[in-house]
Amino acid sequence: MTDSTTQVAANGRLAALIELGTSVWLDELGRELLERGELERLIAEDGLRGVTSNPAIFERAILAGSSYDQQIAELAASGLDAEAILEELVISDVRAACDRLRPVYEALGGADGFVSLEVSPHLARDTEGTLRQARDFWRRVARPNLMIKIPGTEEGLAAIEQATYEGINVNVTLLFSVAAYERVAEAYIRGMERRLREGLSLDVRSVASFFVSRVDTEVDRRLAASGREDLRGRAAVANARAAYRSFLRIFRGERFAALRAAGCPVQRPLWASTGVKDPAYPETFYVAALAGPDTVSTMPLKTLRACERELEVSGPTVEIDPSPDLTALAEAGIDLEEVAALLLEEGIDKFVRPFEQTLAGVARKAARALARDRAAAVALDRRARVAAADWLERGRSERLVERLLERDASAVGDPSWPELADRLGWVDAPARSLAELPRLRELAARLTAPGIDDVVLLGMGGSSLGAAALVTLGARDAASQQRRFHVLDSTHPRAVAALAATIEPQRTLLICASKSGTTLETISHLRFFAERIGDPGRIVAITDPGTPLAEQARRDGFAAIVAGDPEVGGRYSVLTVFGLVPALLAGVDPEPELKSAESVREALLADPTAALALGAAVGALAADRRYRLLLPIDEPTRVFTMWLEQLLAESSGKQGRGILPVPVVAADGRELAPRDAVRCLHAASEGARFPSAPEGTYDSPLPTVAVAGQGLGGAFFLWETATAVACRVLEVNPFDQPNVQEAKEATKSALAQGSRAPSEESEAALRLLRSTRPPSYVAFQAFLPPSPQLDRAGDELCAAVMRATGCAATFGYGPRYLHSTGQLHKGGPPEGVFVQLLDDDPYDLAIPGADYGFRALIEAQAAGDRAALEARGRPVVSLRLTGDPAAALAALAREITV
Ligand SMILES: O=P(O)(O)OC[C@H]1O[C@](O)(CO)[C@@H](O)[C@@H]1O
Ligand SMILES: O=C[C@H](O)[C@H](O)COP(=O)(O)O
Repeated sequence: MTDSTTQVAANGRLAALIELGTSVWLDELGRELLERGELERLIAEDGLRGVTSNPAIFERAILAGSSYDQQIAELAASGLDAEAILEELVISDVRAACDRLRPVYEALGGADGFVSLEVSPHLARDTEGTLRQARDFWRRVARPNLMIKIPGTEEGLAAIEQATYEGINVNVTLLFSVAAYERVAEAYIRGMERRLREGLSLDVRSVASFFVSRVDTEVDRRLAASGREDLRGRAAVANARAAYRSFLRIFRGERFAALRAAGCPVQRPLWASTGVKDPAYPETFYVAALAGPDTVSTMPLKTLRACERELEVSGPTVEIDPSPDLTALAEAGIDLEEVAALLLEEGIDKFVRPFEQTLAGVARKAARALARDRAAAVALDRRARVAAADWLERGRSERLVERLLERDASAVGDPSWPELADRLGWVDAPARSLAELPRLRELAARLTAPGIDDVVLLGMGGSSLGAAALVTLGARDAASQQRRFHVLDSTHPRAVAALAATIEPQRTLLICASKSGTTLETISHLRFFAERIGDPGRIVAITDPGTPLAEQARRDGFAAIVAGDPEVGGRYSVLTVFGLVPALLAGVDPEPELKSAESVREALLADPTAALALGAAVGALAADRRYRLLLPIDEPTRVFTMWLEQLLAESSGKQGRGILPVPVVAADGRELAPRDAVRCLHAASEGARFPSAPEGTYDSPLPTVAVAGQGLGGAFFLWETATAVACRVLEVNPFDQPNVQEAKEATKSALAQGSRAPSEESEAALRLLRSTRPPSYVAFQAFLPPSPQLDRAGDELCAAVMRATGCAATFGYGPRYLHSTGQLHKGGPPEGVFVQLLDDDPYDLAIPGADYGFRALIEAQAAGDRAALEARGRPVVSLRLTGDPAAALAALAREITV
């Protein structure tokens, strides 16, 4: 034993503190701290005798920087899920810290030198779960100077007693009230008494972590509100001193006499949360006020450094009588027990949040690391892995993915189902499209040769969403930077007019994309813009062979007719001419995306795990009623999410089952994650174009899937495959859309009768929304002109609803959603609550050759979908907005919040 560990401290200020009986611990841990040698320095210079950690501490350590990335990569490669990886990271650090403090521990005969590791904050109310994890951590860390942190909740008490009895050192955390502290001391004593009775060693150590600064934060806030600021900064210290009085009474008194006589150590009070939160207080405020025998003060590095510089203690401050302060506070109306109850609830939450954040971050890092050499990869957390386990095994033994990619329809359903065996063309689309690319490039060059400034794509659902994603996220070639790309999938007269006003008809190329060649919106748009453009030589049709559109194109002499593959359905068509031709015309060469898709296909044939795990997890969770899949969005990846939304919802949402994609703005996710959701994270590996969104921040313990890869095309292909797998799990046909027709029929009859959706007041919508509770979900259907402002207003409205109701909320434009989530609204889980957002704008545009205009069309579409939903007994309110729609949505969001 060297002097540095037995001596008090080289630093005189800390030496004085230690001399008074306060042991100095560090409330911080992490790889950098360990690797920098900082811990050794603190042991040597400051007399450090312990370390505490918590989920927030590990969040800061693991997510900042890259010091854990190598270990995450290795653990992910060995097949561990994100939660298991996180446990390993934390255990490695705790073990290393235990080893650094081991000499202190030995020198002090096991009385000090501990490192604390907290059980999962999700277990704070679960006695059995806490005990299981305490034993598991104790066994895996395998160091005598480990302490397991267990929350001092009602449920924690039995676990504390039992763990103590089993010889596990316990650090009781989250103590805010004197009464709770006393119960915890009792639990420790009972555990030790059982050991004494059974003749077991009494060399089991425990501390009771009493939180300090958080009490002042809450009480000072209340005092400010009641004008009693004269009492600021007194509550936390008085409360802790009162707990110390209880300590003295219990451990120096009769209650502990027998154990004391048998040589049992006391359970020391540990002052936690010693870092000041109010900058008006000196950094050393709490440490200085709570010095005294048999105590521990655990300090963040910042507080410890401040103590090195300026701590002044000359006597045992912890023994000062707190009664005058407590009386004054009580007279000022401060109920410390009530404050403590609130802080306990908040405290559990304050650890759940960083725990969830860390887990999500680890999942992303794991997926990214795996994708470095695997084209695409998926990482699951434990809950997602447990859900997926059966199908992972079954999928492997059945060769589900391999058979699917070999075009064996029986891999995903009954081959006799209509639209199954004849819709598998997408599985080898990347290779076929690569072969076709030179011809398509030539075509694009010819079509744009006349000098084209604007390329307009008319198409609904799968006939435009994939192309939009390719154009927005693919690599643009410099020469065509000047060519602007527009997608029209709205029938709102203002949206049609706005596009018409933007383009110069003589320098515009029109693409009309429709597999069926009959889609009402697309055909109406074509009629309108064909007339504007005037020259069929600047119109391209992309459609399957023999459709009415192909016929018209031939008849009218369009510049080109590009034939789609009838064996590929609309939402699976992005890597066919439906994605490629608009991309080429807009100046994006899709070759890298086709190659990355092909490499994902190859990789899946060699090892199907990524698609199998993703499909099995989201499918099995949805089958178990966890069907809301949170997809964090930001710009510009929102457009990829729109593509994915159609793929998932229209493929899976039928027969009362399905997956509801819930795009959420990452920064908002924190408060709004519905508890019955699954979170999905996307992460690009370095330098890749794989869609990547900032991580969502979520409160709730959500099963997590993280997806990473090399390129956008790979992301398309991976999700297409995984969606088919998920549909197999849900036992639905991934390739049909049986309920879309219902709204189409109802639209037709609304058009014939000239009917429109009713005009209901916002009160009706608010009533409906306020009465909505999980497991419902809310879908806003906005028959309004799309715009970035409205996108954001929609995001905020959904956030407000999720916050107010706890239900998932989505926002989609009509008629776009009719070709996407509309299938799931009608055919999926019967739990949707629908709010149609309409305006009362008299503005209209005629549709050439039709006896109705765009206004009548969009009104009929809203009325038609409303009728289809009502026929299924779903609640719908059709709300007419006046004035600026974004402002109206913001007002609605505010009203929901109050
Ligand atoms: O390409 P089409 O035939 O115009 O269809 C457009 C969209 O309409 C649907 O058929 C039904 O909503 C989608 O699946 C498809 O992507
Ligand atoms: O280890 C102890 C606690 O987790 C920690 O001190 C809490 O401190 P805080 O209130 O600063 O978050």
